[in-house]
Amino acid sequence: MALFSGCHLFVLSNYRQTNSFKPPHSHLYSKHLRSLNLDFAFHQKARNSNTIESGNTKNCAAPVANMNGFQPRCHLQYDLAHDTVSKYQVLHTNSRVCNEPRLRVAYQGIRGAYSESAAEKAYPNCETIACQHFHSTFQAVARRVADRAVIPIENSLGGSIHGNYDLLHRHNLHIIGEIQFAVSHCLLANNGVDLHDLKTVLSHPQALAQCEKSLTKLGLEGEAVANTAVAAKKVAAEMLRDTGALASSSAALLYGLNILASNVQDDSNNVTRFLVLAREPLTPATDTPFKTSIVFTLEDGSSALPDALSVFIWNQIKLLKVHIYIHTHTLTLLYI
Ligand SMILES: O=C(O)C(=O)C[C@]1(C(=O)O)C=C[C@@H](O)C=C1
Repeated sequence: MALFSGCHLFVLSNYRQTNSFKPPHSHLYSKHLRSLNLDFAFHQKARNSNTIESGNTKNCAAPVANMNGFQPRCHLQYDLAHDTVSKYQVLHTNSRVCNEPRLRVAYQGIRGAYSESAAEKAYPNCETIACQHFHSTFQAVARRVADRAVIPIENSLGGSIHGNYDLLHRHNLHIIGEIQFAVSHCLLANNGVDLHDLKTVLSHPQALAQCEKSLTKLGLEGEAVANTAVAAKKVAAEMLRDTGALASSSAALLYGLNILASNVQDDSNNVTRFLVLAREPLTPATDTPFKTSIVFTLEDGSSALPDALSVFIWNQIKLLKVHIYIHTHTLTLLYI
């Protein structure tokens, strides 16, 4: 463990492993740097479960590697990233009349966004809470307006969603689960508009990236807006005739648009991995596979990175993803 003594370690958290994302990526993140007793519980048995939370908080795992006694020079650097945005904006809730209090799940966007569908996949009976920005979803949970936030973290075509890595670092929430969501984009337009009428297509930057080749083939210019559902709503509300939207079929239905083409993403296997965030952490159980995420900085020196990574290798801890995030020109964060 001595090899870690040259780094600043921030974060530890656990959630149950799902096994359907290809290539397998994993991170798990919590702002709570607890005691630095890092009990890694990696069970190799893959399970075909999409369940995102484990209720089992007893029975803590026998650690594969126990880092007790490991004393890195630890700085709670997330203080430097103190959240300055004081007001979150809740745009919409889908609350229905119901006696039971339902779990409130914050997502970025408006109704018809993929993030809303991901939230509903995670918690089928939840009350979804639409937030304008990703940071607003974190704040909604922190301020108890919502119980959970569901945020996209990476896509099989578009890669990592860097801004959300940064938000994980800035906010004091725990990752308690993940879900894989198959994203199938449609090209939407108003009634009476054909493909050859279109010049521009509005969508979320990730969605535009996922359909880049298809849009080039169709000779269409992409234009970024905050969300795929925002794109559909704008095309409909402004009755645009030379502009379409890349969004889901449910957005087409919600905003009264026609589907000119389906499955327009560049690869039919287009999967976005969403993280589920909560105020409280989840304790790993012994009988299920769990992922753990750590974020840390390294001291200068060419061997710092291989030295840190070798700790995992020596302890036979499977690394599913290493994400290097340049926070500022003097601070690089490693998410494992
Ligand atoms: O725009 C949406 O509908 C979203 O939910 C956002 C988002 C993203 O940020 O990646 C989610 C899933 C898809 O990968 C495309 C866009």
